[in-house]
Amino acid sequence: MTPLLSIEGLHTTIRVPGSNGGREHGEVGVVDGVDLVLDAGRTLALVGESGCGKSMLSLAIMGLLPPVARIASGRILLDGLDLASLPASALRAIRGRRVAMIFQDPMTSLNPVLSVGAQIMEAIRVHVPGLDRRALRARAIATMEKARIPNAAARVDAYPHQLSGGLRQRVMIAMALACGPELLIADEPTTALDVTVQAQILGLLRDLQRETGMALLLITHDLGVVAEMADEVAVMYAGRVMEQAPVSAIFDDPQHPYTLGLLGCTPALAMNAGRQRAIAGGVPPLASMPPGCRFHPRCAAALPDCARARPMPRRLGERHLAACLRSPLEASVPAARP
Ligand SMILES: Nc1ncnc2c1ncn2[C@@H]1O[C@H](COP(=O)(O)OP(=O)(O)OP(=O)(O)O)[C@@H](O)[C@H]1O
Repeated sequence: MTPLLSIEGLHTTIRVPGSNGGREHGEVGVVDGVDLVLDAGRTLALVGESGCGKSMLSLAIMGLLPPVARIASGRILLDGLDLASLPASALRAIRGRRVAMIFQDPMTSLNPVLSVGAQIMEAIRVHVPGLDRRALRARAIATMEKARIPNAAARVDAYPHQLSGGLRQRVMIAMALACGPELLIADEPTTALDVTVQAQILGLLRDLQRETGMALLLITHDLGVVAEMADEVAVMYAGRVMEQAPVSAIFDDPQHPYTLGLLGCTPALAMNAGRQRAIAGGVPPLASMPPGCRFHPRCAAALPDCARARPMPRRLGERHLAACLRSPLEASVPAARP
């Protein structure tokens, strides 16, 4: 079966000012040779520390990279169609209709001076031309009901600031789902919400996924959310995928010291496993990535060879890959430098 989304050897770069006062520009890599697959109807969680390139990867899929960034090489295949090579006009037609995205903070994505109904109607109008105002409004209300917004017929005329954070995120979800996308990218969709609302939004996403059959690419730093939502997990570090596996393997049989380190930083998970410790140090700056495995300076299991060549992904199970010279890991392997 062809995966719905297949990312092959994706490299993205950003332009940075040169050393001579910024007149000459250079480029540094952000996403550095990423391969990922996501099947229709499934959920792939993308995890990793801040600055690992998770958002850059998702913006590349959407064709929404900031002006300083570009796709340097690689393919982003949606059902075989390479989004990375499409002109902007063709991408605009796919965005919203086949692939949609929701962000952490709906307030920055919603227009504060337009009613939420007007914004949902606009999302529908772009992709379904020919509907009159009445039909658009009815469809907007139906979409809000689908996103379980209580009293949608009245709330369609509300402005974003009149709604709670949870309802605003439901409006974003309604807009994203207005045209029935096959793939929804959710970038930290619940980070800004309090815990009970978080659970409701995650429950809503799961229900909608069951109803519509859409695939979900879920970006999060919260391994609790991963455990609840994901079928598969890709662990990113410094622009590269360190490990990709079914969710059960990530939690029960992690095969990359960085994954072990992340699990160790999550108190509930670490206590179960008898290990709790932060990973010392931070993600290296883009312009000075270490050679070899980018995690090796922080890795307590590193071998001399880890600083020499980039470790290629090794297959450890049918769907389990880890890019580490030490994998399969012996039980005694420490995760990160204390
Ligand atoms: N518009 C931009 N201009 C310059 N650098 C950027 C821009 N956007 C992202 N970057 C850089 O690209 C790298 C990857 O950032 P990205 O936002 O993709 O990481 P992330 O893993 O999504 O982190 P977070 O969890 O904090 O969102 C970071 O070093 C970041 O500083």
